[in-house]
Amino acid sequence: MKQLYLIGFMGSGKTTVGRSIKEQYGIDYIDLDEAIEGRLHKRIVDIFKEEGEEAFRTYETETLKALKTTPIIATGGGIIERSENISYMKENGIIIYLKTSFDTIKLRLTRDQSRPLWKDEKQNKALFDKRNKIYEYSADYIVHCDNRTTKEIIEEIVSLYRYKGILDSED
Ligand SMILES: Nc1ncnc2c1ncn2[C@@H]1O[C@H](COP(=O)(O)OP(=O)(O)OP(=O)(O)O)[C@@H](O)[C@H]1O
Ligand SMILES: O=C(O)C1=C[C@@H](O)[C@@H](O)[C@H](O)C1
Ligand SMILES: [Mg+2]
Repeated sequence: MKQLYLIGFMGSGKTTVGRSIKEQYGIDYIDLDEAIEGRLHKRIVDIFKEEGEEAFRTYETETLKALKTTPIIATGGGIIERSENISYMKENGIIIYLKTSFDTIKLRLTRDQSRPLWKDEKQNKALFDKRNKIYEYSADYIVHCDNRTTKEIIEEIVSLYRYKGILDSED
């Protein structure tokens, strides 16, 4: 069975979309950030604070590889920071990029304290521009998310899922 990986910048809606697909269609989903927090019994902000980003990235790769059976995985925004994660997701499933503009992300994450890499405007924009290219190169499909409701977005993903028979395929 192939898995479906949702990728995209912080605030693009990966968690929201994964959770809604599960609620609306009963397709199982797991959030990688939540899985890491559950495994370590520690919040992501605290992992960054106490152990640093590199340690977090190692936990992220290990946890990604441990999730072998869940059909839909909402990844963290930085999953593409390690090329081995991209290769792994490509081998094991289909990658969907939830493409959302910087302006939309900014509106959503104003005053957000839970994302250690969401910092000042200049750093946020530089990180967004760098990663946007990597998300695009890595994705099998791009779903445009600006000015669209979660319902519209999940309908597109689920019809793709059904049309392609993605998750039933053995190859
Ligand atoms: N289509 C949408 N329209 C409006 N708001 C949305 C939409 N999708 C997500 N949001 C809002 O944007 C915020 C960030 O969404 P979410 O936490 O799902 O992002 P994420 O991609 O999982 O981020 P991260 O990479 O940091 O985990 C939330 O407040 C959520 O309610
Ligand atoms: O964009 C990132 O690098 C991150 C996004 C979040 O999902 C978390 O995985 C963490 O805050 C790092
Ligand atoms: Mg998330």
